[in-house]
Amino acid sequence: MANNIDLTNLSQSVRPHNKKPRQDEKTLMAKIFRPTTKAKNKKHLSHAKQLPDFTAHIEKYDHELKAITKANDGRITFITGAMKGEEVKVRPIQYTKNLIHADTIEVITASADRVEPPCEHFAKCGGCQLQYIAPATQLVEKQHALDGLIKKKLKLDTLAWQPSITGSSEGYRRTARLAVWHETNGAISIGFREQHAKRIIDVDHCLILAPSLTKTVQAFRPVLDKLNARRHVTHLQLFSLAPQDVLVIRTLKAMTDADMTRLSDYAAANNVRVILQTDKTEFIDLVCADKSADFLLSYAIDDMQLQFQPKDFIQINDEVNQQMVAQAIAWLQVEQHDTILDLFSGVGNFTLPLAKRAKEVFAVEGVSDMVRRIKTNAELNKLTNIHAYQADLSEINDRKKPKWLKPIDKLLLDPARDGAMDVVKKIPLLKPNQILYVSCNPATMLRDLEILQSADYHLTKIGLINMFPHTHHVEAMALLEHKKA
Ligand SMILES: C[S@@+](CC[C@H](N)C(=O)[O-])C[C@H]1O[C@@H](n2cnc3c(N)ncnc32)[C@H](O)[C@@H]1O
Repeated sequence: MANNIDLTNLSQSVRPHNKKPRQDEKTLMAKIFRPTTKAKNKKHLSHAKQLPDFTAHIEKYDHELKAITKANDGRITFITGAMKGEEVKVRPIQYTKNLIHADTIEVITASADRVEPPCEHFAKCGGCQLQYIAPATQLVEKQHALDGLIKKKLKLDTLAWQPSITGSSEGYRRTARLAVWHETNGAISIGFREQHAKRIIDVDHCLILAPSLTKTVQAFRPVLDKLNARRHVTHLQLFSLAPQDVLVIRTLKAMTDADMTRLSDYAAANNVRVILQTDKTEFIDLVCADKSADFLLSYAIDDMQLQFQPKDFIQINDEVNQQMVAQAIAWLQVEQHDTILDLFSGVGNFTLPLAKRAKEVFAVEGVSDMVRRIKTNAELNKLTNIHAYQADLSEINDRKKPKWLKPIDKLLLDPARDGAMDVVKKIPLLKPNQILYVSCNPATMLRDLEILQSADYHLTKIGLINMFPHTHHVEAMALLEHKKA
């Protein structure tokens, strides 16, 4: 998610304590998790202190529901906090020669659709910035904006929009990483980054966090206060899982024996599994003293259990993920004779459900630990038709052809924000009849769909996946079929 509840960090390059990364893999992981284009662009944006505030009338949104208007000098301006039809006073925050990013500082004429933000931290927290728009309207407007973009880019008159996948708009995060901020007076704030600032604001109750995780953190606050190593705790990573919540404590210094006792007491009293992360590569599980243990956690999908480690990528919104996987299988109409390629497969979120119904599934993932996890997950769930490979999908070398780069029946791809340009250029080698593209960034999806369209694939279904209500984040699923299929 491109805000302060920083999901990308869940996939940091952290390994079990007993494994050193190979040099080539280190390079790959750095590449996979390099800063997004958004972060890079920031370099070119000047701080706009010298630009005066101005009044704007909002006519439309971009696909992330940032309001769009033109400044007096003609520059396109993207505004947070404003709604279509409103008259607002805005303050430029950053600008380039052609565009301005601004915040709403006053709503002069409010839209009839504006609602009271449900979270008490809304005004300060950089987390969910669309709370002033009702959840159903957020979804309608995101679809409307994306519809316009796709039609323009692919030169299409109509799109086959399917019902959006959606779930609860509150308490939907089963995992989050909270920062721990130490004030000079010794006070501790646990929460998320403030808007446009480095400071962490204390969030006692987070609207979008699974309710059990809020309780887990609330019960941990007095314990943290008493730890000898309290000043060295920098982050808390939370997972709401069966049979119990998991709290990963990132600490820069080892805990004393007294601290370990306090943590064990907290874990027992609150039914929380506590894992200490003492440096980037070392975890200590309070439940299991065996240092060589694999720190495995698990979640259920399609009546199977999928194991993962705290550092691995998993989908944040369980309710939406269940529906997303089911829809992928339905749209691809998976049959027993199908050979399917699942690219950017993570720990096997789509791979295993596909393998349950298909002849063979080839899964490709960049992080070798996660590839290992797919193999174990296949074994645990008694699936013998999965072949998992490690590869950097941003640089496919088809001269030294990888085993998985061969004709298949169906292709599923679920890339990170950078999209899958190199993969879609290799489509002539894969020749799938159907392609299911799951996207977390409409900009790169559009670029990739255009390449696929020129390779004779046409868009037959499109739908939004409401993975992160109240945020600017947009996810979508697109089905493409080959014209000859
Ligand atoms: C959006 S996640 C999807 C994971 C999985 N499909 C799921 O549903 O949980 C994208 C995955 O792509 C992997 N990835 C990112 N960049 C990659 C690259 N250049 N090559 C291979 N895998 C990459 C990440 O490690 C991550 O597991």
